[in-house]
Amino acid sequence: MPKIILSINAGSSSVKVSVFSYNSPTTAPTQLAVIQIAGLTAPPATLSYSHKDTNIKDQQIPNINGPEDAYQHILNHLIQDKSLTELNHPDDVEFATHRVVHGGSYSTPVRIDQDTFHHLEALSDLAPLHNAGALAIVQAVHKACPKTTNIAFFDSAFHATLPEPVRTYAIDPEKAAKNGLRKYGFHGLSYAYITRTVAEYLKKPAAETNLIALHLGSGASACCIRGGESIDTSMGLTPLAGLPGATRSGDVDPSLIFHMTHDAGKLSVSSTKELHITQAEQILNKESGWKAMTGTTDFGEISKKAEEGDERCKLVVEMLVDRIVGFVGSYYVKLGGKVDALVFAGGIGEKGVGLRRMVVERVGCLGFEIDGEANGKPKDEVVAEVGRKREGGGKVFIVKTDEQAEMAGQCVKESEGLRRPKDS
Ligand SMILES: Nc1ncnc2c1ncn2[C@@H]1O[C@H](COP(=O)(O)OP(=O)(O)O)[C@@H](O)[C@H]1O
Ligand SMILES: CC(=O)OP(=O)(O)O
Ligand SMILES: [Mg+2]
Repeated sequence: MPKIILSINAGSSSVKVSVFSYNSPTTAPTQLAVIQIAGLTAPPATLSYSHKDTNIKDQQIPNINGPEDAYQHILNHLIQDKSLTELNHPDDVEFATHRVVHGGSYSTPVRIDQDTFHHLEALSDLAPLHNAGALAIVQAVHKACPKTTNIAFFDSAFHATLPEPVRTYAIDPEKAAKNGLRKYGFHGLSYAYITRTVAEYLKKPAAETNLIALHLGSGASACCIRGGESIDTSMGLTPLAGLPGATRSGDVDPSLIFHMTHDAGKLSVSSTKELHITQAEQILNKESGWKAMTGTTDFGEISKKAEEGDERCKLVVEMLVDRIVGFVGSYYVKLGGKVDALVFAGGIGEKGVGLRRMVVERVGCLGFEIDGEANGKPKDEVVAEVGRKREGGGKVFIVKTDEQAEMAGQCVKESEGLRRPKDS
């Protein structure tokens, strides 16, 4: 009997769930269905679903309040689809894999039991706005089916290879060590998927592949990959650092917040008994970024308005391009100019035709060149080439990154070790 994996990805603006079946640890899992609720930060939320001949795209669903609610809606939808015969009841799920953004010092996936759950809850103080949604979903899965094995996959794990000078902040080393204050980096499941698929496409071992990868979604980051390993990334202690995002400021002078509010350290209204969110965190994570500058978190809409001449939207697009180009330049130097490819991924990376063109034109001096035709209508493949090869220059790719597939693949490979002990 094939076993079912529910691969759950709670992002900052969406919950994406893929259903996989698998037979043995040595065969790749088969994707049966993909479902997502997007637009959690720009209501009404929208549902997309694909299974066999059913294809629902951006169907509006009112009254979805946060990630846990979105997950419940998704689970009901999957169970009610009678043509998805492999999944009729929550009990049918053998493994639920959960993307947990902050894994602290965890560098491998962990099976979630009471102990690890509490450890993950404690870590939520480092990333209060990110881990909470995923942990609420873990609890919902456990409640619906205590027999399912829940596994946490960490977005920070791919960056366990960051060299010490890169991950160290210039602060009191003892306080840094005591409180775990260092660069962790995120979007690691996506970067692992990108590294593997691009290396396969280039027919090179991952250990010989050098990339500058950009994961541009509601949260956006850049990653410098040398020999298949992360040697730098733009996010830091939390996903706030680096590039600006839908509601995040990205890098600002740390003292800026004290000029915005006199209550930076006070708890914000979004705090709960378990979750402590300061005004500073609330403002910089939730009340900044495109949303603060244009009133919408939808970068597609911002790009369209920018092209129509809206000055504020033009500024947002040019600002993002400016920050991305800064990271590409820095990472090009860190790779000694030996770059196989510049990779665009995430919702904006995949769909932002104009943004890709602007970025690649600005880094043309490093040997990258956009192919206007391929960029405007990229091939519908996991890795699509959108650059023109220049002598000595790197390629330009779009990768349809898939964090759920990355988790399911790793889950199957390690399934024996991750399964719950028989007596628990
Ligand atoms: N046509 C488009 N051009 C540029 N960006 C787009 C377009 N359509 C959607 N997007 C953006 O993609 C982002 C969502 O990306 P995604 O990676 O799915 O998000 P999440 O961070 O929730 O995983 C949203 O900010 C959305 O505005
Ligand atoms: C780490 C992070 O920012 O994730 P997302 O882009 O899904 O919000
Ligand atoms: Mg995402």
